Amino acid sequence: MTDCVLGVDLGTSAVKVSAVTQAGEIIAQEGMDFPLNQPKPGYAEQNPNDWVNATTVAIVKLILNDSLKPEQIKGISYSGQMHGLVLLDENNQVLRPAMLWNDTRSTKQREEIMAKMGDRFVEITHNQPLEGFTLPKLLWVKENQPEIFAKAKTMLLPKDYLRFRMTGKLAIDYSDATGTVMLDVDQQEWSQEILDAFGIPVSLCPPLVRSIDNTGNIDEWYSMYSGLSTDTVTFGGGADNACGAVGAGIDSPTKVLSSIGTSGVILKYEPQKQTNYQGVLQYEDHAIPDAYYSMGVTLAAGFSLSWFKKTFAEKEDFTDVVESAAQSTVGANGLLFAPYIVGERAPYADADIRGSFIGIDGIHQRYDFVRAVLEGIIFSFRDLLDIYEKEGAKFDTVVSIGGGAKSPLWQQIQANIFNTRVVSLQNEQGPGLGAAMLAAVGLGWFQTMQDCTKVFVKFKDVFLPEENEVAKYQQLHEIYKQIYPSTKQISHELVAYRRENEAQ
Ligand SMILES: Nc1ncnc2c1ncn2[C@@H]1O[C@H](COP(=O)(O)OP(=O)(O)O)[C@@H](O)[C@H]1O
Ligand SMILES: O=C(CO)[C@@H](O)[C@H](O)COP(=O)(O)O
Repeated sequence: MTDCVLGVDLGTSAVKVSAVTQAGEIIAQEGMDFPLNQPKPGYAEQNPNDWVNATTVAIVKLILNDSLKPEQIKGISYSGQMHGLVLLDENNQVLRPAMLWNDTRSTKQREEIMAKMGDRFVEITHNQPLEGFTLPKLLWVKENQPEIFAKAKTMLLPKDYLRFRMTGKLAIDYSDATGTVMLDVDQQEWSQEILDAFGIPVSLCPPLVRSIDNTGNIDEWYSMYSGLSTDTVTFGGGADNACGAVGAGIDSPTKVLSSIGTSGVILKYEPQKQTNYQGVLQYEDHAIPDAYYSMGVTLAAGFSLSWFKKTFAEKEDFTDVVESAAQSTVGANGLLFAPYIVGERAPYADADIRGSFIGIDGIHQRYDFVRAVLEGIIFSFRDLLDIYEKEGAKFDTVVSIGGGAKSPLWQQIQANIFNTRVVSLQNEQGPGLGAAMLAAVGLGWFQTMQDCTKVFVKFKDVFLPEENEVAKYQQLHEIYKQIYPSTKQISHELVAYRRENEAQ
């Protein structure tokens, strides 16, 4: 019986739990989906109990279907979808559905934060207070649901709620804490200045821990519920993008992470605390102690593809739909897609922009639309890489992770649009592997994250840029860049129309 750790990847579409040995071998993996609720334009919510139930089903399957012995599981750590607001009352009961990272209802609160604190806010947090982040959501609840805010005694992020239900202990790690935009990045503590400015009691904020810190054993209740042993230790864990970067071996500024999950992320390792992109890109504490990372986020990356499939090819196999894009051409026979279907975060921080297909022609087949979706998502990533390159960054390798990395065609498209070599992991589960690595280091199996990376991170395929395609994509990207300014006004008017009509 080999010892192992569990890496829990709490994503937006599903939870995936990976069991990994000290040799870095993934011996079993289970997962379960849960729903995303979008009751109004801009709203995105989940029920925190769905996360707990789905994770428990995955763990029970590991024990029953994959014959993992509870005594084998020495440690557990977590990778979590970022920024989501979970509010608990004095009895630690959930007060309302969690408001997620892609919930953009808090534009008013975002503007109020900037009006009150302006540049000082960016100086403290290294970020703009975008709708997706936790503080604007908290202020939305304060303003629109004052009775709930009055009852709130604790604020948690998604993975921290899950860990709380497994251990009975409250904690948040630094990488998720920066994503609340309530952390003072220089001081590495909750910013009293920000909390005072917006009337948030510090008691709402959970204790800060490092990602590799011990956060308590599985408690009696969760042991009974899941079959896990109370000897199993949990560790702080991290934001999913921090864990994805750990699991993908992004440990130097020349490697860049490209993650296609529900969201899309272009992420760079930042060794310096002082770096500040003034909120144009996000700046976060890493899950690696004393390191940082920056990133640009496309709100609807995998989500755009899933939306397309659900709407136009519901009954078909996901891989078949994606690979049908090979029947189309570079540039999808003159069809472009902009993936702004739930608004956008970077490079355009605009909650009311919406997506578009441009250039629809009577000759277009469904496979052209699929191709346009795949390419449009990567053009939006190209916009993010352009920001880094303008700042002087030079990348030699893109590591591709997330559900989108299941498709070799999509990775080749990335290599051609980025004009950089793209490598994939042996298992596309970067965040889950990163979470497992945090548990492995926390348990003392390795002295440092770097030691663990050498054993755990294994690359698989390499995709090299193809000269002809690169040139065509450069031309197409220039056309793509015109979509945002050309469609902004129309999109805003349509969103306003929808809001007015849905309010009636
Ligand atoms: N076979 C596939 N090929 C390409 N992309 C896929 C495939 N299957 C799923 N996806 C994409 O992966 C996304 C989910 O990725 P994942 O990393 O699991 O997301 P999350 O962590 O947000 O739950 C989906 O939105 C979907 O677009
Ligand atoms: O908001 C962000 C990062 O700032 C998102 O990247 C979320 O962290 C969700 O991640 P996925 O579910 O797409 O992995």
